[in-house]
Amino acid sequence: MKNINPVQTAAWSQLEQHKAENLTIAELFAQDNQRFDSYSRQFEDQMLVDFSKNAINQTTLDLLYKLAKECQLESAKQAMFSGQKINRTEDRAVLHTALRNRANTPIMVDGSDVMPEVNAVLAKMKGFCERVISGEWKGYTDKAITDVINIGIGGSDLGPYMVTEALRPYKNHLTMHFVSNVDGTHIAETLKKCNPETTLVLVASKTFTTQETMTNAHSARDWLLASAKDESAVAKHFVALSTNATEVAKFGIDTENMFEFWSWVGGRYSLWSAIGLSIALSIGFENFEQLLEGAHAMDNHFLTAPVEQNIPTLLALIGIWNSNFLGAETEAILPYDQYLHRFAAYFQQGNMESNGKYVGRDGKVVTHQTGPIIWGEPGTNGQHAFYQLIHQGTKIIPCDFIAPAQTHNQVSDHHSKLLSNFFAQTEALAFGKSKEVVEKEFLDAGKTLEEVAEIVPFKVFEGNRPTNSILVQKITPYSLGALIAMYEHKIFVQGVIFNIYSFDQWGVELGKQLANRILPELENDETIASHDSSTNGLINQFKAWR
Ligand SMILES: O=P(O)(O)OC[C@H]1O[C@@H](O)[C@@H](O)[C@@H](O)[C@@H]1O
Repeated sequence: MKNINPVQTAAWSQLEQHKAENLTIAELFAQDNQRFDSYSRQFEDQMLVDFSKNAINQTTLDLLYKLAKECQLESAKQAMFSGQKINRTEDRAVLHTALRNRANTPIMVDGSDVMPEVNAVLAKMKGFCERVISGEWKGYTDKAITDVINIGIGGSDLGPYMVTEALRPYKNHLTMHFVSNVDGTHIAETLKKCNPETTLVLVASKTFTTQETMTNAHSARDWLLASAKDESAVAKHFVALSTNATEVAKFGIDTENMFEFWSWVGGRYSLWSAIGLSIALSIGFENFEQLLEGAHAMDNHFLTAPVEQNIPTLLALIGIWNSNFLGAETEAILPYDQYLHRFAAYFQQGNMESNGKYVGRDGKVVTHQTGPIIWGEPGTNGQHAFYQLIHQGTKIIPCDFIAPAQTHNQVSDHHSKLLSNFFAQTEALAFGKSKEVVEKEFLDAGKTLEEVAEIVPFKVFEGNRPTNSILVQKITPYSLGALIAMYEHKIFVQGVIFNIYSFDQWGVELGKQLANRILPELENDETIASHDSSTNGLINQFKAWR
């Protein structure tokens, strides 16, 4: 991937000038009654993506396409999909797309095709899922498995947890648990709900060295052995999902019970790999394959659709417009679907760990904005909590509204009520409510303008708040796969244009290093003086109080 500073492109300067036109969403709609048709795209019969409620016109889009071209997006896409080592700082290929390459075309890394090993692990996962789900796989007292605990953190937790929650309507009898936090409360509360005789533990860790995961895995192992009193029980109750066979063996898990993946799978892009075993166990392997199919279909769209039809690219470019030209610093992801309650948390890692970088591919500090702050909660809950600031705050917060047209739970008129809120919010954010409308409402209610003059400004909504609406026909394994892949590629496109390395995460290392230095200092009662006065003071008070 070339090193191209986006700020130095011709398109960037033209976008800077174009910004001075101060487009407003309401005026753009007033000028063009076909705006919805021009500024929305459909993905198969699965998803409608409406980006018309952004402050963009055809000139904005043309300049953004030009920016993508000047930043050589097409060759970057080819580089990723073909297995080039685009993760330069770790010298790795980036091939989560190979994990869902249902066409099975060869993909070469270091001279060999990765597809045979991808397919072999999928086959192993399939066989394992069938045995566990059917009850053929037995615990140490010869009982079938009832509960599965996935122990992992970050990319080894967020994806599997988000997807198993999102696809609950497809789940079987197995009860799923996810333990991530090293806070002993997390594992303790989970183990209270489980019986060691019928519990399967998946130790999910790419590196198999992550402190939180290893600590939780050891505690789960102690819990099992306290009942089983026989090391041979471990093989019946523990499997590993990892790239690191040596560490897996050291932990005491037979490598027969290891589901492998590879260094070219980034942690936050790993739910399609063996890390997805909890998903496959929860909804069955065929549904897991549908998830892969949906993602593969989105991969094909991303790879082949021209820029003006390319949904992930359009969303990425509009995001760059909002953040780098209109001053937005955050993006909210707001699913109007209770099953998607972890979706924003998932892409918080996906986006912020990928594009939260201030050093460009040239090794220099960038002068533009890189990844936004991602946050969000399910829709109507947010409306009664933080939407006030989105509507009337001093900050511009572009929002993605996501909703399924069909619900899995048709309970009286709940879904119409939910969706009426979904439609109303983007309308309110775009068009607001003018002073004249507020005054008219008061007049209609029999008040005089004099009486209400003081209160009117507080009831005005200036509008012009950008949103994307993503209407999914129904949340199925297939459509969810496509939706996740769409966001993954949006992040990729932005990383290419920001001229950063999206697939490393050096920013998480310093805290780990310092924690490792502090841990032995907590093992005794000595007064600590080796840090700054704040850190010393906090550690010493902790020691006094514990
Ligand atoms: O899967 P393992 O190796 O345990 O890593 C878990 C997580 O660790 C963090 O520090 C990050 O690096 C994440 O990208 C990663 O997903």
